[in-house]
Amino acid sequence: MDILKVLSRGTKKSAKSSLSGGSAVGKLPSSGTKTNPQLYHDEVRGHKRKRDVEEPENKIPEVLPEVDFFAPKDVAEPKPAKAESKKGKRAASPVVEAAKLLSADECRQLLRSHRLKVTLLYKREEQHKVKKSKKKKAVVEVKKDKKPQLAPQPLESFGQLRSTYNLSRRVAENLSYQGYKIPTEVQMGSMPLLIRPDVALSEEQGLENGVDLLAVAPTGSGKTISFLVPTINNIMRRRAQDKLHGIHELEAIVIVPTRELAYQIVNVGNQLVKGTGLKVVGMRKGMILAAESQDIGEDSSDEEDEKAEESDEEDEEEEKDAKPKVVSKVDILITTPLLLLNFLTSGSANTQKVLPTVRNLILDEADVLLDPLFREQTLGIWTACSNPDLGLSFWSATMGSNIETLVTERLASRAESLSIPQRPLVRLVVGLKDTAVPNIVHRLIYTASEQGKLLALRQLLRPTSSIDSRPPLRPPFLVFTQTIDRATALQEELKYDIPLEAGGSSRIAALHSGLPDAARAAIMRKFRAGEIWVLITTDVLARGVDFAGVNGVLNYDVPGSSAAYVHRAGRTGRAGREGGIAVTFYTKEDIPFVKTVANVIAESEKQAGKTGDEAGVQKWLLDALPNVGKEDRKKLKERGVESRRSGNKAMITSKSGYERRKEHNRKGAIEGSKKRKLEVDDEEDGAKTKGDGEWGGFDD
Ligand SMILES: Nc1ncnc2c1ncn2[C@@H]1O[C@H](COP(=O)(O)OP(=O)(O)OP(=O)(O)O)[C@@H](O)[C@H]1O
Repeated sequence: MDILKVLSRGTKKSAKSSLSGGSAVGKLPSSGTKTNPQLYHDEVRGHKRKRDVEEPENKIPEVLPEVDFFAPKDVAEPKPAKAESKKGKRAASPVVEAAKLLSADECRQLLRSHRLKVTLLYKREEQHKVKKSKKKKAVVEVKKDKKPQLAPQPLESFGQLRSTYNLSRRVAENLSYQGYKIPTEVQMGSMPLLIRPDVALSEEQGLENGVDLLAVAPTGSGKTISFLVPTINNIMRRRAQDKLHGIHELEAIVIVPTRELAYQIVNVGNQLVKGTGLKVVGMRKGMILAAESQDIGEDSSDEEDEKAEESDEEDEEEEKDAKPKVVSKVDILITTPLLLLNFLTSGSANTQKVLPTVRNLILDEADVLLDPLFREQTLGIWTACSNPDLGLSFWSATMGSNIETLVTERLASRAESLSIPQRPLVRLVVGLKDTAVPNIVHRLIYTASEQGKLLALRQLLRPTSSIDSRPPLRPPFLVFTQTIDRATALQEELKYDIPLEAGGSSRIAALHSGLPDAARAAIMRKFRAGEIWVLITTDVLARGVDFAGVNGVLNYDVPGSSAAYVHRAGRTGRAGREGGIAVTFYTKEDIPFVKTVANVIAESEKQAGKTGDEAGVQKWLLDALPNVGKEDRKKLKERGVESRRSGNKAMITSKSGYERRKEHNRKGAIEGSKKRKLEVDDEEDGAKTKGDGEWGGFDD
């Protein structure tokens, strides 16, 4: 069965065909089936939930439906209630439940059952208490070696956000329109803490004015709304208290590592601020924010950023006639570190503008933002946020202890340099830190050589052997390569693998940072729309990007670290969707490094309760693979597998050396004849252009 041809039957190109048995649909993320966003809920206290047993099998339809790869949630957008829709009003307010707080024991039990661990990493000593009694000091002092566990009120339902935490009605309605039924674990643990710390932590002294938060939660577990909803609500509450209606002031910044993620968050933010009067804006090149010492000019249009990704092509055009745009109407800014830092440091040398109105700084994918790659830029922005009431939060699915230490130290030194009391720091961990989501299948495939990878990929696309009972990789899927060159080469190699009747080469694309912004945005749009089926990319799409219906991820080249594996694999199985698959190829050269990946897989499978044949990494393999030394780990993280960076091994091609040489000679002959013709023309014109633009030929 050719899955690519079968899929084409579901598209508009040929919608009539049917597939007997419909086995191509099955239980896949793209079939838009029921999601189960809570990953770790014990149904009965103390008993591990079996995700597979619980959910009734999806009925396999007889006829393959129209392809809707990115079919979102299982719930349609609620329609306005009849009475109100007539008046043109929005309806569907979430059900408000009576305020009810759980006892400390109940909180602990619920948190445990959802694998939520909340730890107090820092709390300021309360001097007056220390003076009065030495015993009291013991209560508030946080010893270095033993961090106390906290038991904040968990959010059991979204309705509680109104009743217990006084969330703005408008924001609650906007959230309700997203169709989410139950909060995910990270939402349970973080939203009460960030919206009303005085309520969520009423049992704790000294935390009622808010905490800084380090949140480590699985990929696709809804961290975006976990930080956006409290941020929006806190801005609205502050403005209501100060009777500042109808104003705009930059109060929150979300830093993310890539522009794709920035636009995605702008779009989610725009859904959540509808009707609140707040503006969520994505930072762009040449944009000037109303910062201190900066005049506020004419504001940008109200419609700007409504659909951030869609407006890219026009922006490119606008950027060309680069008249800097002063943006005064922005309340929440989403940016990559460099874009904002460029603005902050533009102007006279050695000066940096400050952002005194910012009260909320959010680092999404914090571990990568604080990694040496982005560290300086991120810390530059952090320093520019000079408001003494600044609240910080750090979010990721992976967070090394070095990042935690860095955060702790920076928070302490900031407080000291501004002579302000340091805010308490709390860490929230969902499940086991630094592991992949438990609801996806992992496969580690040995391909021996680079050539073997191409064969294995084709075999995955079109399994020929009936003995291979493993599920094929079904479009849409993402393919990760180590370098940009390899991504483009793989696209070239695969573009004729998709049958013409299924859309041919238009179904496959490569996205990487070497492409212009508009091209990147266009590819993203097409992939989301289901027009592109195979998207080959580098680590630029490994983090944060949410494609609800991606069925699989292929690590064509081994990822550079365990964290990179967790994030790449996490592009499938979003919001608890079952059926996603993460495949990793490895060659002889990768053997010294691959145990890093194997360990993550083994740990994730242990969490999911998969053993024996069910497991993607067998115990014998784990034992056989060599441990990865510290030096090798570092090298791999910084440069990837060295031999894949240049020379023959960096190429991806199914052609033999003989064929490549032949092609090289043929192209050389064509170019040579073109050159000779040019030279003749130039001589005739009296202007010889020897040397310039000479073709250098292919490396063989
Ligand atoms: N409570 C919920 N119920 C169902 N779906 C949800 C819920 N909250 C968020 N989602 C959906 O889950 C998906 C993943 O959310 P999001 O992108 O915020 O994940 P994330 O935790 O930031 O992932 P990553 O670590 O990869 O960045 C989104 O499509 C979002 O709409």
